[in-house]
Amino acid sequence: MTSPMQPLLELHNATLGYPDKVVLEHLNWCVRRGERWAITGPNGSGKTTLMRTLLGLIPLQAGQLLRYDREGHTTDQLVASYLPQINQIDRHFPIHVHEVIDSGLPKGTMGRSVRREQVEKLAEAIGLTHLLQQPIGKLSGGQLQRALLGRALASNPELLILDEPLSFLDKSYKESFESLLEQVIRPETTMLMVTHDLHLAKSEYWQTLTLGRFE
Ligand SMILES: Nc1ncnc2c1ncn2[C@@H]1O[C@H](COP(=O)(O)OP(=O)(O)OP(=O)(O)O)[C@@H](O)[C@H]1O
Repeated sequence: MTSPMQPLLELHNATLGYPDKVVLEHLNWCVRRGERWAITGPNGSGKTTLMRTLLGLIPLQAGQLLRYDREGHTTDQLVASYLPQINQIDRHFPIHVHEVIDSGLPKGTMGRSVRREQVEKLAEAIGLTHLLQQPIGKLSGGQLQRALLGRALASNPELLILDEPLSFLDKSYKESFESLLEQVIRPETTMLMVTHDLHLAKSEYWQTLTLGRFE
């Protein structure tokens, strides 16, 4: 049985970085299932390096990274999804909202009609049913981000990493962002959000990990 207090990730006395550069040292951190963490810190403090390390994209330089499955056993595999910054997306790419969401579904495990049903369910949850046939070039920033959130949620991830989700979005969208997450993210899904928005990071919804020092 999954308890929300079970650990998902643990770093013990970890050194993170690259062969030619140490970025973070002596890092101890435990992330439990269902927690919501905001990762803040000035430019170059290691936020992206930390996320890439947790995703297994770059190796630890020293120390230990433990990942746990739902039974509490250590594992190499986590079902993780990544919500990119919207400015990283090529808006001219000829793809429609339904294809964006579909691209997050596990490959080759479902028939076409089941996939379509899943896409429609996700689109409804994120409020994009009316835009399913729209090319992404015609979406507003907030709508594009919702489509990307739909894709990120399609694999039913245990861990969702949000990369500066509020950059490039206007104030009214920022205000509705947490309530959108509240509606569509299952309570047991763990979220890590990289942000420069200290106001957001300090809201009650998030626990905060601050890297480096703000001047
Ligand atoms: N591939 C790499 N090889 C060597 N050093 C790198 C590499 N990628 C990043 N760095 C360095 O590691 C440090 C941390 O970078 P990182 O991108 O993790 O910071 P960040 O907190 O995400 O920054 P920002 O807020 O600007 O996005 C920086 O000094 C950066 O120059």
